[in-house]
Amino acid sequence: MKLAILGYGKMGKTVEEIALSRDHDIVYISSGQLDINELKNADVAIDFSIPEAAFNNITSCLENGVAIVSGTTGWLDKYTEAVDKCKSESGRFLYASNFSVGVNVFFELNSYLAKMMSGLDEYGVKLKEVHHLEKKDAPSGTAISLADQIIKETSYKSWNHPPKNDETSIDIEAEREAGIFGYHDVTYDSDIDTISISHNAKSRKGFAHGAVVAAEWILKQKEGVYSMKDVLQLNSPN
Ligand SMILES: NC(=O)C1=CN([C@@H]2O[C@H](COP(=O)(O)OP(=O)(O)OC[C@H]3O[C@@H](n4cnc5c(N)ncnc54)[C@H](OP(=O)(O)O)[C@@H]3O)[C@@H](O)[C@H]2O)C=CC1
Ligand SMILES: O=C(O)C1=N[C@H](C(=O)O)C[C@H](O)C1
Repeated sequence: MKLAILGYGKMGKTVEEIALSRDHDIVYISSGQLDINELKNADVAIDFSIPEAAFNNITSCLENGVAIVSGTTGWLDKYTEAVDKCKSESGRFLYASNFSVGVNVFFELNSYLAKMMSGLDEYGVKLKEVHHLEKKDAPSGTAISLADQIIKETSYKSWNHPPKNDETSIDIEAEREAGIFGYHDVTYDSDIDTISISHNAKSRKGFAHGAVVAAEWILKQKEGVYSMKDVLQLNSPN
């Protein structure tokens, strides 16, 4: 495939490595203002940029017939607008807060566990994420996805960051520590016991590999808005 890489930082460079190892042509790399004529050479773009640039990168791709796979976090207040744009342009768009297979399995587990815990009022739930010191947004996109899944399955109505210790919402704690690629845990706690599930990334390769697989996959699809759940088709209990 002819690939554009939007955002050439830690993730953009890892995507480049994986895409080349799978024999793709990288036709455009941008780390700032887009050159639309260059962008148009691509079939699909993968965006790992910054929250302030993600929405414009997505809409520019959709307006120019380039399928877009976005992994940038921290811009989701405009997600619905991006979906509408995809529909009006008859484009192809996929966003994932986390592209790794492991975290997508973890998402399924989280949803299943939340369903089981719903109604067990003696337990309270909280989330924790830990990332490297350069991460710009907090809480992580993955932690927000985990909280949204729990909200869908239980009586919790919202999440808080920083934590507020308010019984009706889910506290999300975010720590920044050198060398951590991405750690997430979900903990249910009662006076009697504690139940925890966690995921720890050992490198950025899983994220980049998942994004390249998603880009290969979306090129085979018709117009639409997709997620990693569509790509991976896991054998889920949910
Ligand atoms: N969904 C997932 O699986 C994952 C998502 N992420 C997310 O991806 C994003 C990038 O992460 P990471 O690579 O670690 O961050 P980096 O800071 O290493 O890279 C971001 C890059 O974007 C560039 N940039 C700045 N402005 C623009 C613009 N207008 N258009 C395109 N690029 C621009 C920056 O350039 P400069 O340095 O010159 O400013 C930089 O090279 C974050 O939001 C992060 O949370 C990260 C890992 C996995
Ligand atoms: O910035 C990162 O590094 C990561 N960001 C994503 C997020 O915000 O969830 C995914 C992963 O945890 C790494």
